[in-house]
Amino acid sequence: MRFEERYGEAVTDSAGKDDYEHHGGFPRYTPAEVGPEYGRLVDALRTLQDLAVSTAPTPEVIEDAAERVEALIDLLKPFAVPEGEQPAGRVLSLPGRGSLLMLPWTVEKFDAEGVRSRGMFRRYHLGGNGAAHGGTLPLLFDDLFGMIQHAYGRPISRTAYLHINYRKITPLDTELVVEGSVDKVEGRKTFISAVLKDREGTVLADCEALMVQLLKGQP
Ligand SMILES: CCCCCCCC(=O)SCCNC(=O)CCNC(=O)[C@H](O)C(C)(C)COP(=O)(O)OP(=O)(O)OC[C@H]1O[C@@H](n2cnc3c(N)ncnc32)[C@H](O)[C@@H]1OP(=O)(O)O
Repeated sequence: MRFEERYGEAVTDSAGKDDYEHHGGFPRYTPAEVGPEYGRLVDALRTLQDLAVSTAPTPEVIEDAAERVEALIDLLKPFAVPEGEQPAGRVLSLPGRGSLLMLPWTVEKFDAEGVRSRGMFRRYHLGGNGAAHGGTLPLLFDDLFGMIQHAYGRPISRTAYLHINYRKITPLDTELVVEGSVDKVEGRKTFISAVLKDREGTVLADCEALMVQLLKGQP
């Protein structure tokens, strides 16, 4: 089936031609070129996050750790840059695009038909009793939806609502897959849905959202 037949008013004239000046200064995000040391740093920081929420060190070790982290802050602080210039979030080859905020998942399908990503929730994402925190799932879905609408060729939009059904406990340290696509487009509105499954195909959560195209001047 042809793309337009399946989705109706899908590929708009504005696709890929966003006027960023009209979006309240929305920065233009371009892929970042970094060496392998960047992925090494992000990976180490993720492990540090896991340890920060899962260890109970002695006061001496806490003091030592605090001093080392403060030294790291002093090292990095002079290199602060405005939004859009940092590599974090712009390294497509890295889990979570190299952003510590994003789940460390890897995109394995990215086109107008939909986006699929694979990865794990880690100790850092613990909610209770071995399950991922309920607030981490909207993060996974919302970021996926941003990619889905970008891959579909929709203009810059923001999430107006996001509805999640938590069907089963989402386990930590277990490979999972999330996949979604555009359901329909109505003027400025893009309706998107996605499903989170385990490797056996069991649905853990599903989500639907509305993204609304920004008007001139909307931030
Ligand atoms: C590369 C960049 C990727 C960026 C991806 C970002 C993903 C995000 O997570 S964004 C962060 C979270 N979202 C936000 O902060 C958004 C905050 N909200 C807003 O900015 C505004 O409410 C915004 C832009 C969504 C819509 O505002 P506005 O332009 O005034 O919309 P408005 O004219 O009221 O509504 C437009 C249409 O959407 C509908 N609509 C808007 N909000 C809702 C809602 N919550 N529920 C149902 N329908 C809605 C309206 O009914 C209307 O429909 P119709 O055209 O059929 O009458």
